[in-house]
Amino acid sequence: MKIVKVEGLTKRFGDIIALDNVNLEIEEGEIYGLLGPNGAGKTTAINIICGLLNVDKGRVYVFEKEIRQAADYIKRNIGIVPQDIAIYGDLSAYENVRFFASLYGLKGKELKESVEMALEFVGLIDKAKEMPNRFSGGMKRRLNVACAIAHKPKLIIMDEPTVGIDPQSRNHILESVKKLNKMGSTIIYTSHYMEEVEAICTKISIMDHGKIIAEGTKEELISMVTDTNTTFITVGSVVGIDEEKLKEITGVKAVEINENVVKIISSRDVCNLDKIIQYFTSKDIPIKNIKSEIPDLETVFLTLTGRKLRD
Ligand SMILES: Nc1ncnc2c1ncn2[C@@H]1O[C@H](COP(=O)(O)OP(=O)(O)OP(=O)(O)O)[C@@H](O)[C@H]1O
Repeated sequence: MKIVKVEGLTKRFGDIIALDNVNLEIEEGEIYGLLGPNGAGKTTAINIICGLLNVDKGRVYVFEKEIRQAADYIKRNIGIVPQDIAIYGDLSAYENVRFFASLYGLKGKELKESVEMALEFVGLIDKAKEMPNRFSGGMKRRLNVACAIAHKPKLIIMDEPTVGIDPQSRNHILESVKKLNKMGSTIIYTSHYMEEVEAICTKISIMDHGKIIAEGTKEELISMVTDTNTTFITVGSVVGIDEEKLKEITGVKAVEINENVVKIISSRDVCNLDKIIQYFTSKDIPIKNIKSEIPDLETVFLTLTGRKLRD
């Protein structure tokens, strides 16, 4: 079953085209990653899928139903973990989850059991009676997850759920995503952290400027750019290195400088290492180390757009 199908989706905010003719399909059982830099259109896409924003142009089907025709059914079967934490600081953790679960129609014994299960799941059952305004950022996030899953949704949408939290809570959330998926939920996970998306997602769309620029499994995406080699050149000082001049060397596709390491992406079929080394020696820049690496999703993004995923 296709849990989500999006066809020719376009969304504008005034002059800004937030989504530009987006097409995507999400199969049941996937952990589907939407990876892209800030402003790529990820939140807009999921807000439309959740029925929180109207479509300008195109068609969106969730659970094989057109979103405008089955809005209530769709909303009842989706759990949303929004980018901005949405919990009540002056209700206890238990009361927060109970409030959200009751909005989905849970009552009585089922409600109580579901709330406890959700708090247990995110590791906050011991804090059930405490007020979240005293929680750390990571605990608040985990409570936010509990609020989204107590009604056992078929589709869980998480919008950058690990931004600004401690590593322990981050790992907890990533493990929760995998467990929820094993328990039967399809997940949409947006992030600009490629490490997270690489680690948990079964399928990934890379978004940029409102468009999906590539889609596939991690391996498929990487194979799109395996015609490139990445070389890391560590130098004593990067002063005087001209990225544009390096890009003029035959085969060089992109150059990125990070502290004293120059990362150069080149076409695989071109032997240009001698010319690259020559560039550094001609500038009297001593090379301390040279290393090559297999491409990752950051490299895929850089190769496709010429820019970094994160600024
Ligand atoms: N309500 C709005 N009014 C005007 N512009 C908007 C609105 N919502 C989003 N945009 C714009 O649409 C574009 C896509 O934004 P969106 O929030 O979907 O991106 P994103 O990939 O989720 O980024 P982030 O990681 O920063 O949340 C951006 O240029 C943003 O400024």
